[in-house]
Amino acid sequence: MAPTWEEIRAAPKVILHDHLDGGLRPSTVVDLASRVGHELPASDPEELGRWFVEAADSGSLERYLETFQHTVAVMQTSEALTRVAAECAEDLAADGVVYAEVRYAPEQHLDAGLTLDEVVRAVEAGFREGERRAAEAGRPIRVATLLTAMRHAARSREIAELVVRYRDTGVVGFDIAGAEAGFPPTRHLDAFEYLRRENAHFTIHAGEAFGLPSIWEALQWCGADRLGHGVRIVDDLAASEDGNVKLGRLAAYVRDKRIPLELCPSSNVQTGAAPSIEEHPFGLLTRLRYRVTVNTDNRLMSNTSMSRELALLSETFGYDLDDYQWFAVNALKSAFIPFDERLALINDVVKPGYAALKAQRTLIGLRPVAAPGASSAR
Ligand SMILES: O=c1[nH]cnc2c1ncn2[C@@H]1O[C@H](CO)[C@@H](O)[C@H]1O
Ligand SMILES: [Zn+2]
Repeated sequence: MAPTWEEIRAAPKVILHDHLDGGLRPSTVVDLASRVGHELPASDPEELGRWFVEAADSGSLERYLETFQHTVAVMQTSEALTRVAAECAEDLAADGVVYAEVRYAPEQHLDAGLTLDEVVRAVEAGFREGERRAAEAGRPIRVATLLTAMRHAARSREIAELVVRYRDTGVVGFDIAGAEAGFPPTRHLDAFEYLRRENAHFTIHAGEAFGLPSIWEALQWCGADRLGHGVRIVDDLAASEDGNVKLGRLAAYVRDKRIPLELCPSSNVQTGAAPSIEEHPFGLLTRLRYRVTVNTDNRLMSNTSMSRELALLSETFGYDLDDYQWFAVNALKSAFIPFDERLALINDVVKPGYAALKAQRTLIGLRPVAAPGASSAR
């Protein structure tokens, strides 16, 4: 049964991969740009929103990433960072996201003289404010932070230390992002080794614009807990003669170890990592029971939301509420907050939320509910 848009919006959703500087409201970009005198490609918010999507729709990660110059440029003061973070939490909560890990690269917000610590504090203040407003609006959310280091730069060790410094005040993990080809994860081995010694968590953007070697390095050299995208693990899958899918060694490792894949369907189509939603490996990876999660990556550049990504996946692969619940539970199992807090979100928020939605269906008698036990194997 295809969920209605209202059901999708109401469903408790969990997101692990969302960039703060890729999720601004177009109106906020316009407003902040006028204050700092930054010239934008369009001054009308609607037109600017369209510009971001069209410019990002480039078929290349490098060109997609160029659009971030216009968001990063307006995120250079504490006030701007706090505002953007608060609005991010509010927007995710309004869309029914109950837990989010949001990432950004502190080193990109130093142009007007802020220190790395000031950047982190400004963003954390914004997330707390956004959480407060969301709770007040009756849509509680918890937002945790991942600090990203840019893979072409050389500040990853410093950013890793920042993660450890703020691990008790909102920051839960580390990531590297930016152009993948030519910038392998092992370039930042020092940062990853440091984090492992500190018992800290990290994910790595890998297997998006570059294939298996990037995923292999991220896991086997660097020790990543999760893969940002990781979608090109399908390069290690082959159809065998009996019609089944044969897993290569790396693909088997990823599935056996339950390595979480932070899949971002719309973003992948824009950067050329997948030809279309229909041909996106999401369907195959889900069928093969990888630890798949649904994510937005950059809501502004893809004009998307968690609800829209789920709606697209339902249209394409026929997913229903049980599948959404599985994606949400997968994401919480893979989250970087402590185990007891993950469990509490699963048992007290996600499961009751889906149970209520399904009960509503029976109540209004519109549609049958899947037979009991149909999804219990998950
Ligand atoms: O999908 C992606 N792949 C690689 N890098 C990305 C992606 N989305 C955003 N960023 C990069 O991460 C920085 C910090 O948030 C952004 O400024 C952008 O350059
Ligand atoms: Zn990303």
